[in-house]
Parts: sequence; structure tokens; C-alpha cells
Amino acid sequence: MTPGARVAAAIEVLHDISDGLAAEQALTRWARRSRFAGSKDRAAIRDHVFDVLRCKRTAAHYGSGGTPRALMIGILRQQGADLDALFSAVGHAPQPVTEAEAKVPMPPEDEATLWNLPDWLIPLFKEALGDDAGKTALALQERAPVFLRVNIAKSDRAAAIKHLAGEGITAEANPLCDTALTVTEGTRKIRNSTAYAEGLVELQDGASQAVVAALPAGAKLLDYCAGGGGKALAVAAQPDRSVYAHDIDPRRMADLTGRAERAGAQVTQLTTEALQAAAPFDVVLCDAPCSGSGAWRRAAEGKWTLTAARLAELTVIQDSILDSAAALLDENGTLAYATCSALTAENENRVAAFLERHPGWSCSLQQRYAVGPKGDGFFAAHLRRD
Ligand SMILES: C[S@@+](CC[C@H](N)C(=O)[O-])C[C@H]1O[C@@H](n2cnc3c(N)ncnc32)[C@H](O)[C@@H]1O
Repeated sequence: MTPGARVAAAIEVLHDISDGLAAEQALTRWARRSRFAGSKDRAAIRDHVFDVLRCKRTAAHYGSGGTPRALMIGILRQQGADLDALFSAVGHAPQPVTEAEAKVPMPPEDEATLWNLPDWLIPLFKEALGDDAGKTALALQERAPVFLRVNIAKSDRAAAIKHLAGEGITAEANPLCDTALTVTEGTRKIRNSTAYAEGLVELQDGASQAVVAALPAGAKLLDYCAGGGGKALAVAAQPDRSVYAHDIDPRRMADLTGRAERAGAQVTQLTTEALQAAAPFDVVLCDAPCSGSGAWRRAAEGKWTLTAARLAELTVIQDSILDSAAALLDENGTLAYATCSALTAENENRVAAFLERHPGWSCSLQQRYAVGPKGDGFFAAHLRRD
């Protein structure tokens, strides 16, 4: 496909998204009906679509409108692309830019456009992040780096970097955590590499790894909201741990068995009914469902679909998860709460509300991880009985 045809395809996908399809679904559907597209085409189209989703307001500003075509014009203009070359109408490229579309607007000045956030989230970002609010909003507009976790049960960081280099993948130590690597070249080769197939490395955000590394010692750990099991697997690589995984929706753990086999890790999956019999645990990790606002550079749609009502709903779920998980803990155990949210309502406020509901408990650690080159935005807190 030509660069122009890729832009036309991205506009098509953005139409499907504006009709209500989730971005991943829209991209998959486009790929299914476009068998002629190669993997590089699909990757380029994906990049265009996610660039727009991360920066929808500035794209709309520079494209003077909110239609998929205007958004693409806006984002490409912002990126300094040659619009006349891309919108050439040659082959499958979009129609040339009109005289009206060719007018370049003055740079935006209002905060919400510059920060690429819905208006209602601006005060919440300021409340949560103070002087770092703008920096965080801007960081969420960047493409996320690719991070790997070195499986310390099978390799170490230096050996993994060497192994990956032999497969054309350049990675460097990520200072956020001893197990973390940042991939600087060859990201698209990871899934077909032997390092990945043999379980020497796993894809995992740097801050997620740091949250796991900060967990207290304790033989028996339950990952209460395990999902795909990224954190459970990271704990299972540590020596002297028995790891259990649970999710209210067990289908979310469908890949966990295969991933654990690849890693040579042992993770016991528990249904909700089986939790009580397996308790007490020394550590219960609650990586709770949240707005995902610390990870919006990966899942940018969330920025535009989150509502105040959904945020309030999430806080109720988070409180209930913490209460249920606390009941499964050994009396000397640690309840570890984590979110990939940047918002106070889902983080510090949930810890404070838990402490109010549970006299005789205190918080032994509370930490925020900033969105940036080392990882996504995360929050972690450890709660213990006094
Ligand atoms: C942030 S994701 C977990 C990600 C996972 N820990 C990882 O590192 O890959 C949150 C998970 O919590 C699960 N969940 C939602 N409500 C829950 C509840 N009440 N009890 C347990 N799990 C719940 C969701 O199904 C979802 O898989």
C-alpha cells in the first residue's frame, strides 16, 4: 500500500470507531476485509488511528473539524507530513485537500486542547498531579514504549539483552525495576523471537513490574484481579512464592495457563467459590479495574469514553474488591492495592476510605509512578493490620 492508501484506510477505520466500534475491533475488521494489506501496512494504519485517538482535540483543531478525514488532516499537519503528497487521489489515496482544508489554524491556546483531555478531567488531573498535570497529559499523547520483563527464573537482564540482540531486538535496562527492559529497536520482532517463545522475556509495562517488585515477602500470594495474569506471572518468577490467581471473570485468565507454561511458572487458578478454602494468604494483590488513565497512551479511547458516572461506579467496585480481598488475608498479611490510574478518586481516596471502614489498619506504603519513558502511570498502596 502507498502511504496515501494507508491514510485512506485509517480514515475508514476512524469512521467505524465513530460509528461505535472499539478501536481494536475496527482495526481487526478492516484487516479481515483487506487481505491485500501486509503487516507493515497494518502497523502503519494502526499508528495513524492511535495517533488520532491520543490527540483527538489537537487533531480536530488543526484539521478544523471532527470528521475522520478532518482528524487525519489535523494529526498529519501536526506531525509535519506533506498533505498534498498523501491526499493525492492517486491509487487509493484520499481526495486532495480542499482550499478550506488547506488553511492552517493558529496554534491552540486553551488547556483542554493542548492537554488533549475532555474538559471535565482537567480539574481532576490538577487535583491528582498538581504541577505535573500538564506534563502527564502531554506524556499521554506520546506512543508508549515497548517494555519487557526478564523472567528471572530463566535468565538475567544482561543475558536477556544479549539473547534479544542476537535476534535483531535492541533492549536496554529500564531503571524503574531490576527485571525491566525498554526495547529501542526491533519491537515488531518480539512475538516471533525465541527469547519470547522460550519464556526468557514477557511483554510487561515497566511500572507494573515495579509494583510487583515492591510487594512484601510472603510465601502465599493471591492475585485477586489477575486478568491475563501479567502480575501473577511476575511474582511466580520470584523464589519462594506460591502464587494463586483469581478473576471475577475467569475467561480473562484464559491465556494464563499457556503463558505460565512458557515461563516455566506455577500459578494456581482459583474460582471465586474456591477462594475461602484456599485462604488465608500472606499477600493479596488487588490490581483493580480502573479508568486506565495512567495507560491512556496505549488505550487512548478510554480518555474520551470515561464519564464521571463511570468513574464513580469504578470507585464503588474498588472499595468492594478491597473489602472482599481483606477478608482473605492472614492477620499479619499485606493487602496490596494497585491501579493504572492517575486520578485521586481511584487511588489515595480509596486508601483513605478503606482505612475509615477498617479501624485498626494502616497504610505502610503509598506510591505513584509517573507516566513517562520508563512506564505507565501507576499507583500502589500496602495496607496492614496494626
Ligand atoms: C486491571 S485488570 C487486571 C490486570 C492484570 N492484573 C495484569 O497485570 O495483567 C482488572 C481485572 O479485575 C477483574 N475484576 C473486576 N471486578 C472484579 C472483582 N469484583 N473481583 C475480582 N476481579 C475483578 C477484571 O475482570 C479484570 O480482569
